[in-house]
Amino acid sequence: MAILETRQLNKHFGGLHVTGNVDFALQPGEMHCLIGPNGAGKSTFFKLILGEHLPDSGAILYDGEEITRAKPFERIRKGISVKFQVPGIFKELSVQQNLTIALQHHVAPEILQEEIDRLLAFLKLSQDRKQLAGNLSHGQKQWLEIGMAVALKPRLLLLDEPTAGMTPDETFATGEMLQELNREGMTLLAVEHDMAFVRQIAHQVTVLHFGKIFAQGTIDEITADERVAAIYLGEVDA
Ligand SMILES: Nc1ncnc2c1ncn2[C@@H]1O[C@H](COP(=O)(O)OP(=O)(O)OP(=O)(O)O)[C@@H](O)[C@H]1O
Repeated sequence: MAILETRQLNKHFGGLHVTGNVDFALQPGEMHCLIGPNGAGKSTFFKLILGEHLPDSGAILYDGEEITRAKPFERIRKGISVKFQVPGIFKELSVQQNLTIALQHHVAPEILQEEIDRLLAFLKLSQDRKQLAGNLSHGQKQWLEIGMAVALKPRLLLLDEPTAGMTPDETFATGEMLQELNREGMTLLAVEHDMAFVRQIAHQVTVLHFGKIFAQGTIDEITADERVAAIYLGEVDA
C-alpha cells in the first residue's frame, strides 16, 4: 500500500487551476523527486499534502487513512515532516540548543544528549555544536534544518528545494545524508531543480506542468523524454 496517495486532487486560485486532478502515489521506502518549470504547482501540491492549503476536491491518504482535511499538526503527529526552503532555525541559539528544542519534549531526558550527539554526527555539525546557528554557512543551516525535521524520526519527509543555494560539494553531501535516512526506512519526497541532485537520489521522478502530472519515471526515462525537454523550453502549453 502507498504511504501517500492523492486521488483526483484539485486546487484553484481564482480562475487558475494550480492542482489539476492529480493522482499520485508514493511507495514506502521510495525517494521521489517532484520537478517542473516555475509555477508548475509544486509548492502548492506540497502545501496540500501538509494541510496548509485545503483542496477544492479530491482526497489525500496517508497509510491508507484519509487526511484530506486533517490539521497540519495532526499530519505531523502521524509521521509526516517537512523541511522548507527558508530555514526555520533559531539563529540566536547554538546548534545544540536548536536540536534540543526539536527533541526535548519527545525524548526521555536520560537519552537526550545521546540523541543530540547522534544527530550532530549525522549532520556533520559535531565540531560546530556551540556555534550560533546564525553563524553557520548556508549549507550547514540547511543541514541543521534537516536535522530538526528528522529529529522525531518521521516516516515521510517532504523537502522543498533542499539544495537551493548550496555549493556542488554541499549538494552532494546533502544527497548522501538523505540516502542514509532512506536506508534507515524513511520515505522522501523532494521538490528539486538541480538535476544532478535528482539523479543522485531519486528512484522515481514526477514532472508537474500547469498543475497536472505530465510525466513519471526514472531519471533516465525523464531526461530522455523530448516532451519533458519541450516544457522547460516553453514549447508545451496547458
Ligand atoms: N496563495 C496563492 N494565491 C494565488 N495564486 C497562487 C497562490 N499560491 C500559488 N499561486 C499561483 O499558483 C501557481 C503555482 O504556484 P506554485 O508556487 O505552486 O508553483 P511552483 O511549481 O512551486 O513554482 P516555483 O518552482 O517557482 O517555486 C503560480 O502561478 C502561482 O502564482
